[in-house]
Amino acid sequence: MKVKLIYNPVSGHGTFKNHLDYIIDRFQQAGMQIEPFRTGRKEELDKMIASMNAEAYKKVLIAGGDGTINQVVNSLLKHDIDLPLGIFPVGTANDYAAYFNLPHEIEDIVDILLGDHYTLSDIGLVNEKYFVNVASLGVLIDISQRTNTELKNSLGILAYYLHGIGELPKLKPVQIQVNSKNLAYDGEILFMLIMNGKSAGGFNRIAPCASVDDGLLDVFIFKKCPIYELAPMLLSVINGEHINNPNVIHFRTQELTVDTINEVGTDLDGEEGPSFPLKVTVIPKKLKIIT
Ligand SMILES: Nc1ncnc2c1ncn2[C@@H]1O[C@H](COP(=O)(O)OP(=O)(O)OP(=O)(O)O)[C@@H](O)[C@H]1O
Repeated sequence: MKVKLIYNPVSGHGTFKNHLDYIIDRFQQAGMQIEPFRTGRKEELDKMIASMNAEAYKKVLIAGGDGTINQVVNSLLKHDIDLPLGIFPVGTANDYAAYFNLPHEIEDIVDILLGDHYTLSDIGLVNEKYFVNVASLGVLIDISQRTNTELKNSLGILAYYLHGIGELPKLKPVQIQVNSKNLAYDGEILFMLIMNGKSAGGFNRIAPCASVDDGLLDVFIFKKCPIYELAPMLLSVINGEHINNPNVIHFRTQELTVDTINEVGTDLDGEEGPSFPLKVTVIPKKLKIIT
């Protein structure tokens, strides 16, 4: 039986490739043939997945960060391929994988990925595109997409966000309209997070109450606030206390719409997201994650 291994050679520190021989050997000894695919252009990944005969594969392994998982999952679902997914969390933040508490050592991860224990995971859908961990929009997003990947990888996630936060006072809030069965909001915001998992951008206390298999999305709206309230608000995010912050709205829902007339970037798992208006839904227990 074959196992597809899709790896991003530049995720995180780009060292995953040093483990390829070890991984191939471990799977071979267990009677499974690893078929590696090195990511490059998005179109090449999609072409390879489109050509896969799903029945010939036992599982798909993804080595990368959230962005790589996002691209692979979008292509698999587009081509109706429903195989168990294993994750080597070798990106910078690995927010989605963090949810599953995977071990850090490659040997221990392989032990898990050789097995057949699964956790079913919901997945979010924004217009035509899926996200596994978080959909976000607003001023911070534009910064994170502009921030140099090398800087991010060399300085680590904290420096990466501090770099962005340094620009915060210069940023303009955006007017948005949010509608769902649970809440209607029309006002100025700094940013908004729609969470499936618990952590985003390396902050692991963004949505401590979120669960990937509850059939719900946890939405956080960070409202426009005076400059002097910004630092306390960001600090409350780092400490996981923002749910009580008067500038933060939190609610749970199965679907919502978001619209704005402003130029606002959207982001799905660290990849560029669709344009407005946004229709966001959750598809319960769509992914089978090897845990
Ligand atoms: N061969 C390659 N060369 C350069 N970029 C690549 C290559 N393969 C994939 N990419 C890009 O890497 C990005 C995804 O990186 P990914 O998010 O997995 O890692 P990361 O940024 O280190 O981790 P995280 O998202 O957890 O912070 C995608 O935008 C993808 O287009």
